[in-house]
Amino acid sequence: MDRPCDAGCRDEADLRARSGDRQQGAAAGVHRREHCRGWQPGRSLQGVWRRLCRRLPRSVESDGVSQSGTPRLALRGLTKTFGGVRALDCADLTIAPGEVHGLLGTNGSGKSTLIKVLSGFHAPDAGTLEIDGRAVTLPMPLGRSEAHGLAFVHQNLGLLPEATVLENLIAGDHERLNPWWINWSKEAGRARRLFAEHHLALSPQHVVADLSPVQRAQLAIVRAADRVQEHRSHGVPGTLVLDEPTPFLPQEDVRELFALIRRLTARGVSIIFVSHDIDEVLEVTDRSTVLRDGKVIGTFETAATGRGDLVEAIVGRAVAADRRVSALTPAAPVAEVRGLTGAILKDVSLSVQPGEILGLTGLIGAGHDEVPMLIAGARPAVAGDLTLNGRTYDLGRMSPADSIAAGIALIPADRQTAGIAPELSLTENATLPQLRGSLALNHRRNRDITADLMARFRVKAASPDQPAAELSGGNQQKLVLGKWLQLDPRLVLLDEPTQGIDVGARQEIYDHLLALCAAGGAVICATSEFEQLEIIAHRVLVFDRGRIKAELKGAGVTKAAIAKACYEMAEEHA
Ligand SMILES: Nc1ncnc2c1ncn2[C@@H]1O[C@H](COP(=O)(O)OP(=O)(O)OP(=O)(O)O)[C@@H](O)[C@H]1O
Repeated sequence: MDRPCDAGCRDEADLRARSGDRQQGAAAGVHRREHCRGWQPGRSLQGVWRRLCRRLPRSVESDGVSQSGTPRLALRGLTKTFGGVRALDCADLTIAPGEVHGLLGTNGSGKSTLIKVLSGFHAPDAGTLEIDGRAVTLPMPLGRSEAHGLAFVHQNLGLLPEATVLENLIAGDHERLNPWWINWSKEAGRARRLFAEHHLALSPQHVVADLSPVQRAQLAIVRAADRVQEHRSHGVPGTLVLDEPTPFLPQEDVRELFALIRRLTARGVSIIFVSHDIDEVLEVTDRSTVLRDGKVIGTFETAATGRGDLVEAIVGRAVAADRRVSALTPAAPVAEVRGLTGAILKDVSLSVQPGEILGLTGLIGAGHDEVPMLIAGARPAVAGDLTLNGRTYDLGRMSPADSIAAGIALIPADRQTAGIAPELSLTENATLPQLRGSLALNHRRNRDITADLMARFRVKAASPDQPAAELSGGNQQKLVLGKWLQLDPRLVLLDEPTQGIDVGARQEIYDHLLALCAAGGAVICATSEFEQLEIIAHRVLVFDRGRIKAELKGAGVTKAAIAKACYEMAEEHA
């Protein structure tokens, strides 16, 4: 796609396309070339038009498009550099009223940096922001974004688990509430009306820790949406930024979230949807902007874009999603687990042979994700034993150090708290597992190990001395994988290994796992991503309520078959 010209003519085409006027949108697209050569129709009128719009009452039609044609939000020429890394390079983003706009890109392409500029966390080096046609000075002071109709839901949702739904709903709502005197019954009534409006089965009195994952996501989204309602800021509905809100949610729950998103956009709220899940992006967005190395590659209208086009725009090349494994010749197991009991698991037995990738899956709460933690001793098992390479271990006594010594590597799902040491440098993180009691540090060796890891796993960072906290989320995940896989473990235990990893880098991670298997290692991978299992698992065990309920093998490992097995069990309980 063309890079936009300075006059922002791509915005014109985009907005027209968004407003349903495809012919005009296409005409604007064609006219773009003329425009970029210097002919800029209407540009001189822009200022007058904007001033006029400011005086007119803003209204939003049922499809969410402002009658004025002014974008809800327009970022232009956004540039941000960290040391030697240019995280954003003259990036433009235009969001129409009432649209769901995907923000996509490879790991480290600048998505979070852009969002952090919007929230006031980062000061950009250059760039302008307009909201509903009004210039907003950057950097935005921290805490001012709500007043400009911007609210954010980050991946961790930002909820207090021990507090009630109502306490979470009103926490930090300084604009509306007097913190010294809160009328709780009035607030509870308001909360009930809000939940009823959005068809949410939430009760103000429930404790957040007791909610299901989708209910927690719903609460975070509805809380953010409540803060950017039109009467709050400057008379129009605001913009919600959803930063990967769906990881690990089963398909049914994702659909519920999308229904909530659509109800919000029907009221004119705009949504910026950050995701690495192309299928979700195609399902829920109206348009998407793709970033690569901080630059905008293009803005795509979803209805006119195929999966392959989007993947190619993100990665820069086509990526096949075919099954990568073929049948194995049966062999004696390299690892055998018997009678594993602990957390929700009850008497689970399984085995994995050399060269095999065994997938574990189930709906949320099924227990499949407990298996890696319990085998590696990261959580205490009540009972069970493991035979690995002919040696038997009591899993009730297994410690993480024992499991590392036995040749086991655990890659946990929660990279922030269990995967990396955020304040330590890349080098310190990369070489931690190799310390193993040695007191002397060989700095040159450690630097070599880190350089090798960064090259093999394509970890994008300014330098090996950079704190891991400064890496993008996906690069942190690659660091964790590299840190453990470089030890050539015999058994790799993975829990949601590709969370936050872009669609291209996933293939590279699969390559590493397949190489490990080709060298005689084995992999146990717990994930709720059925597509991932279809691509890389030789066999899949489907869990339900802490027990193995189904097994799929070879050609039977398909996304559809796994989904069917999971949901049939859920229906049996309903
Ligand atoms: N505080 C920081 N200090 C130094 N470098 C940073 C900082 N924040 C981001 N970067 C760098 O800027 C680049 C863009 O990072 P950003 O987090 O915006 O990427 P992203 O597109 O959100 O990636 P991901 O999909 O992996 O989350 C990366 O190279 C990252 O290492």
